[in-house]
Amino acid sequence: MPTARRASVLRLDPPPGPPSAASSPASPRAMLRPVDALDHHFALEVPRVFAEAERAALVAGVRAAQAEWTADFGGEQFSLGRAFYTHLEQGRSRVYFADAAASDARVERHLPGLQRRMRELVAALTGGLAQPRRGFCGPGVHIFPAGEKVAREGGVVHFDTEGLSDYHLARRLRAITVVVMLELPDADGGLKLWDVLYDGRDDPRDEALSARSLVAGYSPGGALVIDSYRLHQIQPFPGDRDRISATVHAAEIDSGRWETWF
Ligand SMILES: O=C(O)CCC(=O)C(=O)O
Ligand SMILES: [Fe+2]
Repeated sequence: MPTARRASVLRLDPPPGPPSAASSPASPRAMLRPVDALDHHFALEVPRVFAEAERAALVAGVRAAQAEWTADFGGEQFSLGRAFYTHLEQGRSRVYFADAAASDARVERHLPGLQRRMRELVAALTGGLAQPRRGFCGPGVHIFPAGEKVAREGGVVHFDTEGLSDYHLARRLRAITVVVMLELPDADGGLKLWDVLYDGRDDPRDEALSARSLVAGYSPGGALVIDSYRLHQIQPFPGDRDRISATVHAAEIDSGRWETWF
């Protein structure tokens, strides 16, 4: 389903701050939400979510936690904290839910404050409340190793609809994915975005791939925000450096109330 949106990435600079007292009640929150720019752009870019020293410390924390990474798809990719979609696709959803509290504890132990910062970013982008989704794992980290399958071939072309309830999906209620790049590969590794939104089928139609598209680039410590219903794919990347990113999914459950998970 093509959309009338511009094939562009909107850069939010300065980055959105916490919802301020000025945003209510005189001015309707709905008019101030950066997230609504996703109706007109393929993605939002938020520079400098983490300052360089914070970014470097987070990467060091991810590396130090290597013994506690979760391997997915036979070691094609890893995570710190569990991701819902990888467990669903591998028939391991029970492990995901059974380990949710421990997953959050692992992320917090190695990357103190990361989950909070990711939720604060969702709050700033939405002007709303960003709460943990009960029973799910909170924000976590993806590690795509240099030279592995995603590096060589790119990721799977997909929508981020797997974690959304049927209720949410049927109404196309707002849902976003926020990815903060902690460690950029030597080159490339951006996110390809198509002018294609979820049309009720998990797998894109063949013709979707010929729709117009763009590759959004990441900056170290910066984020891309996409509509979870938009078709996207991690691009291949060369070199010896792993691609390490922090991810949170968020769904607007009630007006101004968002649930977050990984
Ligand atoms: O790392 C990225 O750029 C996007 C990752 C992604 O598509 C996902 O986590 O669903
Ligand atoms: Fe995705």
